[in-house]
Amino acid sequence: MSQLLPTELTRTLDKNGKEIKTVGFLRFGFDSEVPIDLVRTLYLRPHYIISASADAKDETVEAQNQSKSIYYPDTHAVSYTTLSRFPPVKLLSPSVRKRVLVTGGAGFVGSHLIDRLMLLGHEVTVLDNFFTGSKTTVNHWVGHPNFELVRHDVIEPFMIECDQIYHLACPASPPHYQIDEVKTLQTSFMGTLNMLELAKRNKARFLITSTSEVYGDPEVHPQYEDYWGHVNPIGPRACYDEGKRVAETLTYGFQHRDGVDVRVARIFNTYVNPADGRVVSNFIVQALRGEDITVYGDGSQTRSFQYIHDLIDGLIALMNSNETRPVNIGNSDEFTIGDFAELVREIVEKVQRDDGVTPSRQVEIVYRPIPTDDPKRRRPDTTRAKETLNWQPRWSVRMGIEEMVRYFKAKLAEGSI
Ligand SMILES: O=c1ccn([C@@H]2O[C@H](COP(=O)(O)OP(=O)(O)O[C@H]3OC[C@@H](O)[C@H](O)[C@H]3O)[C@@H](O)[C@H]2O)c(=O)[nH]1
Repeated sequence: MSQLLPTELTRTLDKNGKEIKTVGFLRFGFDSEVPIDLVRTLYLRPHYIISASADAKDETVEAQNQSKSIYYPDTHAVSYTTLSRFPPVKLLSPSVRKRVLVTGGAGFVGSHLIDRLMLLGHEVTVLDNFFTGSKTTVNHWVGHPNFELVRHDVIEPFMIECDQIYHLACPASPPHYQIDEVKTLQTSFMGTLNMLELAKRNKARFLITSTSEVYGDPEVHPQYEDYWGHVNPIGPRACYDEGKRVAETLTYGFQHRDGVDVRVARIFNTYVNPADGRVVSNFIVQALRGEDITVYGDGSQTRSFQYIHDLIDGLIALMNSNETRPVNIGNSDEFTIGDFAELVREIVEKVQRDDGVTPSRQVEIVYRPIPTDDPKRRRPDTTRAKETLNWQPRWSVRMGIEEMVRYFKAKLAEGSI
């Protein structure tokens, strides 16, 4: 288990070398700023809290807010303790407090959004069928009077009173969305239809998380929002790409026909904590285990990776802005996958050195066949987000990856990956 104390983990510099102390912003007439350390205590629990509180002489305030699940390596068992105290949330007046529905709220992006909405003092309902999401991502809020968790599949209608809907529900990792192409399409179409009907009925503002995959294997670089894309409609990625494209069409159909107040976020590659078969977690876990890093194809394809906090800032900014056109939310630092593999290997070696670990062998980079229709280049043009939301990513890829390497290291030690 890592010996790092929170203070050592929290010194994070932004792209301009300035220390990041908060996430969120003061914009659109409201304050969404939250201390980054408080957010971290919610999603970096295994190493950030348990090892920290075990090592520290005095319990930190953050540690007191946390459940203290204890892992017993000998019996491979976990004992769960419920929270003694919830993290403090803002006290908003009823006129400012929103009733927010988040579909897919127990997933990777969803759970980070929940943490932020809860800390900001809103009433939050999570809908999730737990196909790729997990209760463990939000269980630190269960029991809080502002929070509700509902097991529900969005392909069935759902009724609730609400002011804003963040519609995230859909598997997003290629190995997950390809498990059942028909179900992925049903989720995209029926799920979006049901949530738009709900938005219409409530006169709620509706935000859908679309994807850079609507641009397919793009022939235009970088991708700007007015580019129509280059998608194979019958390929192995089509269920997701076409599903999201039709979900966008449906969203604008409700705007035109029924006047629903809509927002469309096109999310580019994002990373933080799930081990979900996507490239960031695959490479980190492989390097930490001392296994070879598997690059698909020759590694010349490119991606641009953003850190989760930047994405959540972008989603909250978009929801509260007047921008109804699609908006790319992504980081424009573009890497070839080959270079990215080198970077991950280098950061893992650095972290191992910092922790005094001598790896048993040098990790090699090996090459595997490229998946069909794998996009060759991807980088967002974020001009629109900058101009209309005053939003730009703050986190550098290196900073985010280093934080993740430490997190995954603790998860591996704990036996939960
Ligand atoms: O182990 C691996 C995994 C992936 N890769 C490669 O790394 C690149 C990125 O792959 P990922 O599976 O992480 O993600 P993709 O870019 O293909 O699409 C994904 O990310 C963007 C999201 O908006 C989409 O939801 C999702 O489909 C691809 O070129 C892939 O072939 C490897 O080289 N090795």
